[in-house]
This record gives sequence, C-alpha cells and structure tokens, in this order.
Amino acid sequence: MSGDQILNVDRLSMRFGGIVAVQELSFAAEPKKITALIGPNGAGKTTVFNCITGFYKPSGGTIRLTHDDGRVIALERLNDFRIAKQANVARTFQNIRLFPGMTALENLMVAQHNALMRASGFTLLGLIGAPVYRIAEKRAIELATEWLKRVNLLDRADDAAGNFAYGDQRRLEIARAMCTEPALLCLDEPAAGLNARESAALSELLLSIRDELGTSILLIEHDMSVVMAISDHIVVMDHGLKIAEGTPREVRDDPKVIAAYLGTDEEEAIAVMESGS
Ligand SMILES: Nc1ncnc2c1ncn2[C@@H]1O[C@H](COP(=O)(O)OP(=O)(O)OP(=O)(O)O)[C@@H](O)[C@H]1O
Repeated sequence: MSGDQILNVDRLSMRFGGIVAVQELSFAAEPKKITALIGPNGAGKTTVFNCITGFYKPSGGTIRLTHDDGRVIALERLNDFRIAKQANVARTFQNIRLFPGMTALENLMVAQHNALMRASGFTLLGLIGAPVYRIAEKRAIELATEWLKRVNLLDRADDAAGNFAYGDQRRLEIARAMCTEPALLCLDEPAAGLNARESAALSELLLSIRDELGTSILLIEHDMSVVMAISDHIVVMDHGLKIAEGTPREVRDDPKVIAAYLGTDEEEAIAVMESGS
C-alpha cells in the first residue's frame, strides 16, 4: 500500500492465555478510503478491532493513528474512552448497541455528549443556558437531523430506536457513530442480518460517507457483496495471521484466500470467488 496512512498497525499481537488470537499483524489504512478486514470465523478480526478501539490492550505491537494536522496518536496506549474522545475513532459493534428506549434523535444527541459537555463548561453553562451552550446544542440538533436525513429516518426521529426494523437500527448506529465526526469509522459487520436490498443501501451509505465526507472507514464484514463492491483495500486474516492483502480483485484471485475460505464455509468461499467479477 502506498501513499498517506491514517492507520498503521505494526506487528500487532494479542494473546488470551494460551490462545494467540492475533500474531504479528501489520497493515495500513489510507485516509478517505475504505479498508476491509476479512477472514473466516475465528480469524482474529474482532480482536484486531478491539485492540484498535481500546477494548483490549494488545500483547505486543503498535497502532498509530495520524490525523490530518499531522498529530500521531499511539492507540495501543489508550483505553476505549480516550480513543473515542482524543483520537476521534468511532465504532459500531457486531451486536447493535443503541439505547432502545430512547428516540432516534436522542440516540444521536447522546453521541454528541462530549462536545456538549465541553460547551456546557461541564454543566454550569448548560444549566444557566449560556449562549455558548445554546449554540453548541443547536449545532448538535442540526447534525443529528442531517444524519437522520442521510439514513432515511427523519420521519421516525421521535420513535424509540428499539422499535425500528433491524436494517434501520443498523443505519441508525452508523449515523450515531458519524455524529461524533470521527477521523476513522470502524464498523464491525454492519451488514450482518441485512437482506440484499438493505445491504445494497448500506453499501451506498458507506460510499457516500467516504466520497462526500472524506471519512476513512475500517470495516469487518462477511457479506462479500458489500466488501467487494466498496472496499479500496482488503486485508485477509486466517488463524490470527495476515494471509493476503490488496484490491478486491487481487484478493479474490489469491489462492491462499480461496483455500482459507474453502477450509471453512463453502457458501462464503463461493461468494469470495464469484464476487467482484
Ligand atoms: N476475550 C477472549 N478470550 C479468549 N479468547 C478469545 C477472546 N476473544 C477472542 N478470542 C479467541 O480469539 C480467536 C479470534 O477471535 P475473533 O472473535 O477475533 O475472530 P473473528 O475473526 O472476529 O471471528 P468472527 O468472524 O466469527 O467474528 C478465537 O479463537 C476466539 O475464540
């Protein structure tokens, strides 16, 4: 991979007791691009995500995030809270983690808690309704509204998120992550449980996030129709190791990748081989 890097993962390792979930993994992600991490079940993808987003402290290696202004942040030294707040990395989870009892709009407002707390001077200015807080609150509502529009949920802004169809919840989760205006958006299986129409809509949404907003995306996904259609670069893992990387076409034609998938799930192997052609 050439050019700038927003994310550089160097010899990342993660051990759980005797299990080596990730072994000396190195890869980079370019800014304003979609980088996908794929591999059969148990390959170590989610563990890599959990290391990047501070849910796990890696056993070894470095994870560097470079911001537009040149700041370099060592993610392996920060916890999840600091990675979200200081490094400006947002993530979604395999299992949806919206606040089900809150409305769609409220979910997107909660996401902007850090910005609002700063503007409130950590409560006092907010309590007395100071102009600086009111401006920040207005902006937060505008951003939330913009995202509800982008994910086609504006007419359901006041409905409880828990009542939404599964595909709508997935899109709302991405909107919530985007309301933090992240430098890097990490998505853990965003197409899981979606039908073909919803997967196509998701692909369009992610392409618009890349192309219109210039947000860098790191994606774990099993749905090859999504991965092959939207990824600029794909890193393939198996048994904790990187076995291949390249463009969708390069990866699809790589015998090591086909062998890794053939060893597990036939349907998925066929999807890898047939996709992108
Ligand atoms: N917290 C943990 N404690 C112990 N072992 C773990 C833990 N998390 C992951 N593992 C192990 O690490 C390996 C990699 O798991 P991981 O969930 O990262 O794979 P994956 O590629 O994301 O799989 P999937 O596609 O099924 O989600 C597996 O053997 C798993 O059992």
